[in-house]
Amino acid sequence: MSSNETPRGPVDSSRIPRYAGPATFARLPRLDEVGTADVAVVGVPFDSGVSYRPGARFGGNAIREASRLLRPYNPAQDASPFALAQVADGGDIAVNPFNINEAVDTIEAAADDLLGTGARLMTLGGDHTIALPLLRSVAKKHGPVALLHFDAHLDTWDTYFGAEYTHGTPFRRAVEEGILDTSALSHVGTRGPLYGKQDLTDDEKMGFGIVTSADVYRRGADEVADQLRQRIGDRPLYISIDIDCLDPAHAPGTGTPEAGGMTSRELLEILRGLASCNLVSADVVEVAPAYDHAEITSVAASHTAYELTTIMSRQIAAARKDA
Ligand SMILES: N=C(N)NCCCC(=O)O
Ligand SMILES: [Zn+2]
Ligand SMILES: [Zn+2]
Repeated sequence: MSSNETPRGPVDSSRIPRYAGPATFARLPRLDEVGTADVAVVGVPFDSGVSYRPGARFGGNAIREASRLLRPYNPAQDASPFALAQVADGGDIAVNPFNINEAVDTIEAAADDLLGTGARLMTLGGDHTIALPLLRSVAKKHGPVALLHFDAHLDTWDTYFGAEYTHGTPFRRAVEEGILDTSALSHVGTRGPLYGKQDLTDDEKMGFGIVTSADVYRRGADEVADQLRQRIGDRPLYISIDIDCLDPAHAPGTGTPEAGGMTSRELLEILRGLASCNLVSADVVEVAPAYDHAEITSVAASHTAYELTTIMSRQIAAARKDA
């Protein structure tokens, strides 16, 4: 979208019932209807990298369905994200479910194409494997990026059954490949049993700082966001959100649930506290709707993607104003 065009927003839910018609994220136009977008919301229906319950391949469409109730004005950030910038639904990246290496390459190539148009990506997973090719693509454009990783798990393990590309290993691969800025790497929401203490020492050596789920509860969302913001500074930032960062009470529909997680309120508040960061792209992954109830998980994921999209739209609009 050029600066003098008005973005095309969501379908008007006061005229067309919000439950009518095919689902796009937040009832936004499809990317092919608007040509190019400032923020492209894309699904990656891939879950061949999981170590426990499968089903995240259906996550993107579940989030789209649950996003029908999102409204155009976001009071928490005092912004109308879909008026500030063109946000559009780019559909799904069609990936091979039988060949993980090929899938990883396909995701990277599709992300290259979208980022090449000038769009930022709001990706809906899929399992966490997909973060690696997305980070590769983002780093080609911005250089090594700061990473904020919300998850119960570290996802810096080495291999599973000898496999390098899995949902438990994307961030170790990313560090090895030099695509992350190791001075600004944080996990948030970490908890649960590990394979051994070495998991933590390995992770620390890679450069990660950890804000556990209990830290969030004890210190509160504002203080955590302040600390993260200081660490990130003005570096290009990628946010990866595994929905299992939330307690299973807030996100039952996921493949590797762990007790004692954050509330959806804490997650949304931390994100709002990061609104001034230079968010270049983001993902929300690991929504597995078969284990969900009453769309609890996909509603939480849709609101999470909405906050992230709002941050990106505000920054795009602010940059246009300055230019
Ligand atoms: N949910 C993600 N991304 N990773 C979980 C890996 C847990 C494990 O099987 O050890
Ligand atoms: Zn996880
Ligand atoms: Zn994960």
